[in-house]
Amino acid sequence: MVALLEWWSGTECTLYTDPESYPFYGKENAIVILNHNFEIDFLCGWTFCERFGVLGSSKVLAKKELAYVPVIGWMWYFLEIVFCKRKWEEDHKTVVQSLQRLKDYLENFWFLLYCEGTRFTQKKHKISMEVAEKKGLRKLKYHLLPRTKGFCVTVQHLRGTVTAVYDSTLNFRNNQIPTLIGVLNGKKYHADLYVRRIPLDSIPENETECAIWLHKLYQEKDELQEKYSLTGCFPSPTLTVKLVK
Ligand SMILES: CC/C=C\C/C=C\C/C=C\C/C=C\C/C=C\C/C=C\CCC(=O)SCCNC(=O)CCNC(=O)[C@H](O)C(C)(C)COP(=O)(O)OP(=O)(O)OC[C@H]1O[C@@H](n2cnc3c(N)ncnc32)[C@H](O)[C@@H]1OP(=O)(O)O
Ligand SMILES: CCCCCCCCCCCCCCCC(=O)OC[C@@H](O)COP(=O)(O)O
Repeated sequence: MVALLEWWSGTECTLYTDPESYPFYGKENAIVILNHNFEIDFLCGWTFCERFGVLGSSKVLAKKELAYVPVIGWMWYFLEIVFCKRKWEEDHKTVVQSLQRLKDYLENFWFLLYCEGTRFTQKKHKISMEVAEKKGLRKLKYHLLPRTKGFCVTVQHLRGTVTAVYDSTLNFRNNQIPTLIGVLNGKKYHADLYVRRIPLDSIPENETECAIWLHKLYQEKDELQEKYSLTGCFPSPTLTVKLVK
């Protein structure tokens, strides 16, 4: 799949991050938080995993339905991907059990959380911002309101195992809207990924405070996205690494 993106479609991925954080990538366990706007964002995610040697140990909190996708779903099942029904009462036990298993994982892993819980659409955004208003939370322009339970329980159970959260924002240059069909047809895209490394120690242990922390993070993500949307690039100073084979 990674080869499909890179060699077949020639898609390029550029990483923007600060020079102090760069040496940690691939050398520690991390929770990755990513915006969820594009059909191929998981493919770009895998490309970064491959470059930092964690492709085989890339985990995700994925919706249950994906476990039934032929080949990929079965592969994910054996790779200990954590599946959820997106109903906390039903998910709590299985998510905690899966996180406990991750604690004993022998290689460095990245655990991806799409905290928005679903891919962004204007319709979902409208509903989500109505929820934000009811809850007295600041409205977001580019993101859905993050679902906090999965993040808080992950931080709680992986504390001591994971050392950082990678707050990641993916965009495509020139307002491209990449599709899987486009990739299969060999269309070339250019992905820009901004990553901010946040030490896990700096995230509150208390669940309510942790949830507030996540909402604040999404407000900051929204500000960053506003900058990218206006200028077409991420703010400096950053270390820019073009991922080439
Ligand atoms: C150096 C390089 C760095 C990085 C490289 C980048 C990436 C590489 C990393 C890894 C790659 C690895 C793999 C990629 C491969 C494949 C990925 C493919 C697909 C996965 C995609 C998915 O499946 S996304 C969907 C599933 N995942 C999730 O949902 C995760 C997020 N969700 C949660 O965590 C949830 O909390 C939950 C699912 C665990 C439980 O959800 P639930 O809704 O039951 O509980 P919550 O309390 O969280 O939410 C309920 C509260 O939310 C309020 N709310 C907000 N908005 C709404 C709304 N629109 N409608 C209703 N309710 C809403 C609600 O009010 C509730 O509030 P309360 O106050 O009542 O609690
Ligand atoms: C070499 C052969 C290549 C064949 C290419 C076909 C590839 C099929 C890959 C299917 C993998 C699907 C992973 C999609 C991940 C994803 O983006 O899921 C959607 C969820 O986030 C949100 O779902 P929802 O909230 O229900 O909209």
